[in-house]
Amino acid sequence: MSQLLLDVNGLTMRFGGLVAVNGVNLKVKNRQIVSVIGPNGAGKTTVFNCLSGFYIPTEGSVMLKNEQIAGLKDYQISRKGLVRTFQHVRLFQKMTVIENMLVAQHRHMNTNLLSGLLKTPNYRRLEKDAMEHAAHWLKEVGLMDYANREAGNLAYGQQRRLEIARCMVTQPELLMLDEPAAGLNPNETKELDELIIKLRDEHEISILLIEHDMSLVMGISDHIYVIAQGTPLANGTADEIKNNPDVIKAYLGEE
Ligand SMILES: Nc1ncnc2c1ncn2[C@@H]1O[C@H](COP(=O)(O)OP(=O)(O)OP(=O)(O)O)[C@@H](O)[C@H]1O
Repeated sequence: MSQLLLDVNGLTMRFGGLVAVNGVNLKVKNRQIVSVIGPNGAGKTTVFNCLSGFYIPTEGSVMLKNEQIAGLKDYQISRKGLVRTFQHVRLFQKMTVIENMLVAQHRHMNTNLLSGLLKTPNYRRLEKDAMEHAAHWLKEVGLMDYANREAGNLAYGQQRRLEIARCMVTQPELLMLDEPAAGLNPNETKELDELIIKLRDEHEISILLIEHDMSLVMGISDHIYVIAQGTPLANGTADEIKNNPDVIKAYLGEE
């Protein structure tokens, strides 16, 4: 039976007098793809920033596997199994693909400077594991042949896939993707679509997605939440959302 992984209640974020997020509720179960959609400026990225520890929410509770994570630092939250990508690619552009993968794991490795300098057996074992994980995920996202290329020289769609691989190497249970299809061509979007489904079906993780590409959202989401002006507007399956008059009005009202 699917278990509740993330349970967000009454999430509110104020910036001075501006209420960017107002009482948002969200649930993500194990092995689910859940999307958050809404017109520009609806508060989607602010929700992500609150969940991932980038902001401390003004109000509300964020439970990850029954544990309160609101107010924790981003690295504490990622160690608990929730990791994210950002709206704009944030790779180390001058490092190689494999170096990007190794750096990502370093924060999760329980080592200290001395064990690194002395190359203790434990340190060597962790290094070997890190290399194996990196190679495994590069294969999974189709980038093994590019391992020694500079990340900045990859095509944009490949950079997006590398970002996902870099998250996966830290073994998350919940992966949050902020507009992963932005700037991708139709072929790259199709590859992304297949990768996200594979992560859920073969790797048994949950994905929380912000995305403006409606065909991607409608095609892959198990559940969709719509927010408008920071406030929850609707939630349901793709069919329920497509036919919801309030949602249609919120989107048409934008033009
Ligand atoms: N750090 C901040 N300080 C002040 N206001 C902010 C801050 N971050 C976001 N906002 C405001 O909060 C509101 C929601 O912004 P947010 O970026 O979360 O929307 P969004 O739904 O992600 O938009 P888009 O789809 O255009 O990326 C906007 O009015 C924005 O200007």
